[in-house]
Amino acid sequence: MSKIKIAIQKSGRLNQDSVQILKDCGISIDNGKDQLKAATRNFPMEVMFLRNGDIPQYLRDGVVDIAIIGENVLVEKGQDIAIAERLNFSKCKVSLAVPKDVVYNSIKDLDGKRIATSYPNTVKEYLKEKGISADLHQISGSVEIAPNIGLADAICDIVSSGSTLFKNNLKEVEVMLTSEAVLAVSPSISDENRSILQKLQFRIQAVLKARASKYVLLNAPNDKIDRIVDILPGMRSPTVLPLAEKGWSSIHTVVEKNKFWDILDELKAEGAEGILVCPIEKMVL
Ligand SMILES: Nc1ncnc2c1ncn2[C@@H]1O[C@H](COP(=O)(O)OP(=O)(O)OP(=O)(O)O)[C@@H](O)[C@H]1O
Ligand SMILES: O=P(O)(O)OC[C@H]1O[C@H](OP(=O)(O)OP(=O)(O)O)[C@H](O)[C@@H]1O
Ligand SMILES: [Mg+2]
Repeated sequence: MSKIKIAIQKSGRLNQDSVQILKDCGISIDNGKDQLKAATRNFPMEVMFLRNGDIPQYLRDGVVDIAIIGENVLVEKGQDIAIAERLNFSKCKVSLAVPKDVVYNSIKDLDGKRIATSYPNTVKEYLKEKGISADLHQISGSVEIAPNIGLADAICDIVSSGSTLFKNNLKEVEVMLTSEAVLAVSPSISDENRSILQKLQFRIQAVLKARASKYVLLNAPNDKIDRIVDILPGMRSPTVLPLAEKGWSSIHTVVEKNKFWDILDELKAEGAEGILVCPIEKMVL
């Protein structure tokens, strides 16, 4: 039987979350220390641990069928590679920044300037669209130091919390793209492995939906059920069950995780009591 080959980052920011999402999909990796290739249990899959930046080429060459990779890396060197799923972790921006004390009005201020970056294609493309020409210096890390050591007037790098920019006395002036981890697919994946991919995608979708939702249980007086059901943005219709105490019911439903706090006060104001919020492991609609 065929096995799908997946690349995940060997070490770095994507590694742990990539292993975790596979685990949540019921796929555990038989990984000895420093192994670069590993088998999995419970799923026809083989895992390769690679550098994130090398993954687009492995996908293009068909050495691996699929990969978990930062979308920003695909924009930089994998425009020909398709995205099957967005994975909702490792969210970041790729931005241009200049020293804090430099006056910046528009992208025109970068015309003829030196820009240091690990993402030369992304910057080139962005500047071309805006009709700006700049002198690019490609460096592979610690990009934010470049203006301080006189190597460049501006930088382009990943920004998440903004603390690296802050520590290096820089300010973000243009957001070129937003990125998250994605599941990318080789253009030469076989039909057999594409059907394994579909099974994996089905599991990933169930995991991502569950991560974004909470199961809410609460007690309410019967005369308040209609009001409370109106407040609850459920999957379909909430479950209403009678409590042993006369005149009271228990209401169960699924709520989007980030909406729960917004509706809590309304629920309490309508007389809801004993509110429980529980994690959901998998969700298939
Ligand atoms: N500060 C951050 N916050 C959120 N996501 C980030 C951050 N920095 C990087 N990422 C995302 O994680 C990916 C991997 O980043 P990381 O720094 O671990 O690897 P790398 O050094 O770029 O790659 P390689 O595996 O090739 O050495 C990036 O491509 C980006 O998508
Ligand atoms: O806005 P922030 O939250 O500060 O994150 C941004 C920083 O994170 C990444 O570096 P990383 O820590 O991955 O180090 P690296 O340069 O060794 O990859 C990126 O290259 C930025 O420098
Ligand atoms: Mg990094």
